Amino acid sequence: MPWLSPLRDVDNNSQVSTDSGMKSSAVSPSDSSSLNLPHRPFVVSVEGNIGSGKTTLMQYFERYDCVEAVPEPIDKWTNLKGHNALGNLYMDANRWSFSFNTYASLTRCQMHETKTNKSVVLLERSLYSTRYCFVENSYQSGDLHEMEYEILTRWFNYLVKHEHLPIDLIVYLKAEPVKCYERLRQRHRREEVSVPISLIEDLHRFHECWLIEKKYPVPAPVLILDANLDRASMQSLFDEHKSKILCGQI
Ligand SMILES: Nc1ncnc2c1ncn2[C@@H]1O[C@H](COP(=O)(O)OP(=O)(O)OP(=O)(O)O)[C@@H](O)[C@H]1O
Repeated sequence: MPWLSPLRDVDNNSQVSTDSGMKSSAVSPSDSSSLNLPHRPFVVSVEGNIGSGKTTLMQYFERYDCVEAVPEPIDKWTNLKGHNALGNLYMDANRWSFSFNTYASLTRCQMHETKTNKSVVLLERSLYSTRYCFVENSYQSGDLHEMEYEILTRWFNYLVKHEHLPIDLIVYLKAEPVKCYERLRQRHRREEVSVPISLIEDLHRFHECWLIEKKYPVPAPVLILDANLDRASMQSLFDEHKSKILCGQI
């Protein structure tokens, strides 16, 4: 059961932080047999700012047979019975943050519950970043009313408690906001033309608060990758860390 042995080979010099506020779901093989855990894939959540390179990382690892990559459900967000929830959010965050984040939380749970026979699942973000980065940012920037924030918080607490949403490793693509912004400008997606750099800076702060400063609970060990590098260097970095990211399976 190789996928039940996460992080055994992580040495002290690697950039994995395990100082989490929550119990990590990472277990060693002996733990797994004594706890009689069910077989399930090793679940990696790929976290980072808009334009930090999450899709690029997931595409890189999709070449391995053991990997199921679960991208963000942009199709669902842009076509909700004909409504563009994501487009609405970008157009008027104050009006649409609550609806968007309520729906995003549902679709995040569905991502976590993806059925697969692969032994490693890469999730593009998670229910946790929705709560600790996006909901938190919307509330603190005044786009969520206190009551809406409280409803989203209670939903989140309920889902974390009652749904099975395991994460074994978080890969944090840590990139400077200016770098993310440059990449966004270059790819020129229609929905993103109005994204200001201030939003990217704010989201960066929330990722840092959550994954570096641990001001909010972190559900798994964090592998921090410097995502400011050019494409070729990023690929070398992915290759260097592939054993950790894929739980020693290649
Ligand atoms: N290391 C890199 N150097 C230069 N450009 C990059 C690099 N990595 C990704 N890009 C480009 O930057 C853009 C954003 O990358 P990508 O889509 O992988 O990021 P993302 O984190 O998935 O973004 P989003 O969350 O907005 O989907 C893409 O156009 C991608 O081709």
